[in-house]
Amino acid sequence: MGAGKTSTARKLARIAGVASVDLDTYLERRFDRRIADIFAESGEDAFRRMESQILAEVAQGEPLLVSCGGGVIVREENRQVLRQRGYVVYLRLAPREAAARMRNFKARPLFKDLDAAERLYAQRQRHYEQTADVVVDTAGRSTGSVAHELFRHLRRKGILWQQA
Ligand SMILES: Nc1ncnc2c1ncn2[C@@H]1O[C@H](COP(=O)(O)OP(=O)(O)OP(=O)(O)O)[C@@H](O)[C@H]1O
Ligand SMILES: O=C(O)C1=C[C@@H](O)[C@@H](O)[C@H](O)C1
Ligand SMILES: [Mg+2]
Repeated sequence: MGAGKTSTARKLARIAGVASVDLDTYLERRFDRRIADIFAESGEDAFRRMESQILAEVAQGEPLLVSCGGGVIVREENRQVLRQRGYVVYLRLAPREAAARMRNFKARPLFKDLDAAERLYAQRQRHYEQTADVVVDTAGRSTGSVAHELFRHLRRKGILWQQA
């Protein structure tokens, strides 16, 4: 949460000239509900089911730059989809630094306070690392710097072919 997945993917999509989708935004539009409302009214399990459905849909379509929600990694079925269908980038940032960046806490119901975020991160960290094809540390870096590094990396790997 707050590592910059949404903002960096938006920038990378512009640099690379590729289509992109933000899973959280798509989920909200698709179900016509805000994530905070889904958590409040239906609970996390309901949200996770919707998230898995959306991820599976997106993964079946054309190649796409996808920024996921921070918790997509908690379900094994999602990790499988990501590993099998995706080239997975882990944007790494310690919760303390993520909290310092964050403005809209209401939109992230699981990021209630720093302690809660630290606990989540401790549970998730190994999944992030094991699912990722590449890890990029983002502390103290602009989204532009991270996006340009990724652009070069993905071209080197033959995943992006477009010219800037
Ligand atoms: N490299 C950065 N430097 C400074 N601020 C940043 C950086 N990346 C993102 N931010 C800011 O941090 C906040 C969270 O960023 P963003 O929404 O892109 O994170 P996210 O990883 O998509 O989070 P989530 O897991 O909740 O979807 C935003 O206010 C954004 O402007
Ligand atoms: O880390 C998480 O579990 C979440 C992150 C956000 O992107 C949203 O997907 C939602 O708030 C849950
Ligand atoms: Mg996001």
